[in-house]
Amino acid sequence: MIITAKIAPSLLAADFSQLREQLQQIENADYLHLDVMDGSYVPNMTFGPVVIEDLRDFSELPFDTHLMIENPEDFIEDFAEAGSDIITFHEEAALHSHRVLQQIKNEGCRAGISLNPHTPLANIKYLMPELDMILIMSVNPGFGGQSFIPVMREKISAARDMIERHNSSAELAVDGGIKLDNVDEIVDAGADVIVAGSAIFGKENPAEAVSRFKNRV
Ligand SMILES: O=C(CO)[C@@H](O)[C@H](O)COP(=O)(O)O
Ligand SMILES: [Fe+2]
Repeated sequence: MIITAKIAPSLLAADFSQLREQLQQIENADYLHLDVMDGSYVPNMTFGPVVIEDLRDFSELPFDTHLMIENPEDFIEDFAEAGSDIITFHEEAALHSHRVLQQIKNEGCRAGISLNPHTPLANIKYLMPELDMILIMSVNPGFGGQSFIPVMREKISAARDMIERHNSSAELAVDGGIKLDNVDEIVDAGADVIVAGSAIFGKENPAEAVSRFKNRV
């Protein structure tokens, strides 16, 4: 039996001159993953709340906003008001992660935290009761099209055990370097949500890529 996972195409790999059309091509996905980069926390820049707000009118999918920015606490309200459903920030970028999670929930959004490849899971142990999503980075954040770091399989399994141990309802999302040829092992290790950019928007037919990910064929 195939264990199913939610599919969250990352807009980073889309054609930015045709965002509206690109959104229509992934209506069969589960979330739209929006990578926000500030050129400081990560060595790349993308877009901010203004773009997300404009896209909101053209997609029914839940917006899964992945903040790769310094001082995330200063921007939670902006990204919530722009139409995010889930807001995830990096544990390494926040001074007071517990407070930021509460800020996100107070805005009526689901709260997620992301960990870079080297960051131990122990860093979020005492945040577990607050978490709706744990986003394991399986590449170093900042760019699409990188290769999955193999040792992250072990981290995904450990995160799944942690979720079960805490009786948590948090979704376990994995982000970076996921393709059709490695998605099975990532889902088998315990991922609930698969984020994929180049393997979806990099394809000629993104809708077909989403359904191939869903059926894992
Ligand atoms: O957050 C990030 C990168 O920092 C990701 O969401 C990437 O956009 C995933 O792209 P692929 O590795 O699937 O091409
Ligand atoms: Fe991401």
